[in-house]
Amino acid sequence: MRVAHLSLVDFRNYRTAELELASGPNLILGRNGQGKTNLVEAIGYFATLRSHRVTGDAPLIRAGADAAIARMRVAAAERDVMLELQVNRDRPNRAQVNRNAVRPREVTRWFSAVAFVPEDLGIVRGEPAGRRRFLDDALVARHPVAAGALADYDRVVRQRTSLLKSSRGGPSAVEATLGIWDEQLVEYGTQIMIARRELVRDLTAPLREGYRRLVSEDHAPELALQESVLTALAVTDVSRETASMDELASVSRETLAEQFRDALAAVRSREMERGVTLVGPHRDDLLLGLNQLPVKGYASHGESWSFALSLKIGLASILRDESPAGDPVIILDDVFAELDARRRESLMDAVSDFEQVIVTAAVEEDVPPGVSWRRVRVEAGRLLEEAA
Ligand SMILES: Nc1ncnc2c1ncn2[C@@H]1O[C@H](COP(=O)(O)OP(=O)(O)OP(=O)(O)O)[C@@H](O)[C@H]1O
Repeated sequence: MRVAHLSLVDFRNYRTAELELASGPNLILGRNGQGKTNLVEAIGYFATLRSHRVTGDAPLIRAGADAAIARMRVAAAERDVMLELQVNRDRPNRAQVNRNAVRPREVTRWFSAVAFVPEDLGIVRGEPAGRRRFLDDALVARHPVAAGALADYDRVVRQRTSLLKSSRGGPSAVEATLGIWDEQLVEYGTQIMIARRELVRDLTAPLREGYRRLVSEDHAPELALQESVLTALAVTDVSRETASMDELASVSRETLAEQFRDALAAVRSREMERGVTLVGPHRDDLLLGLNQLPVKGYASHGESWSFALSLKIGLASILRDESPAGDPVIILDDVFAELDARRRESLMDAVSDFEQVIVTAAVEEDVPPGVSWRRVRVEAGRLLEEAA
């Protein structure tokens, strides 16, 4: 698929903007702070309903305005679809697909993108929350209905945790209510764990292929899940050593739900003491390995970058193979500046056969040579087209 046209009203530093994009490579150029990232942030928002830079939507609305509007014409598998999102300061956001009002979440079913951003290094080097976010964005890109289970799970964790907090310090009548939350936690949590296990299983081969293309060497990148449910049952060591991702992904929903319930029972008294929900996908981590060592704390800066980029290349290739709507749109936001010349060329080479690639850069010297770009220049929230 590709973005054919993007219109913005009061989005970030754009009062209005009209941007035509072409199939193939598009280059958005401009000095620092002119609005390049803001443009691709708007495009990425249609895929995930969130910004990769901020939590919450308020910063997306131009200072002084009440609402930001982004409209996008997407050309996918022989037909166009018109998407619209309105981000409101004081009211719930609104959305349209082909001019019919829908729930905002619906929009993500019609658009798929994989964004490579400087913050991706944090997936590899940062806290577990960043890796969970990577996994969960990937789940939604793969199966848009997963957004429902993730939102429901989040809500249940918050409500269950506040119940635990209110009961802290002693046994009380909350036990019965807790049972109801436990069942919902298990229901949604199991769905998420299974979807993550399948994702990690399916991502490993394309990750390796992406890494090999980037660095021309086989450092055997590896993925595994560290799951709090298994840790609480103290079966981690056994399962880690013996269960492959294939085996974990083939565990039935009923078996996993049973393990989840057992784990909750095992940590019940600690949860009551501490007022925290201690097991479930919100406490899990994605473990990354390279050359048989953990990436975190061992891999070099360059290797960490290559790992992060390969995760995204791997995801893009899964989405391409699975989606009837065609390739995801590839966004490279200011990443070439972080890479040496060889890696820049290998990265461009790895994504160049996707239907549409959108690159932002402050200076043209940062982008690999020999690409026939469609060029757009950004100056202080205004777009100027440039001859090729
Ligand atoms: N809600 C907002 N209202 C008005 N201006 C905003 C808003 N959010 C961000 N800006 C402005 O947008 C500009 C940043 O744009 P953006 O992040 O797209 O820059 P960029 O061109 O990608 O720069 P760099 O090359 O430094 O990454 C800043 O000047 C910032 O003040």
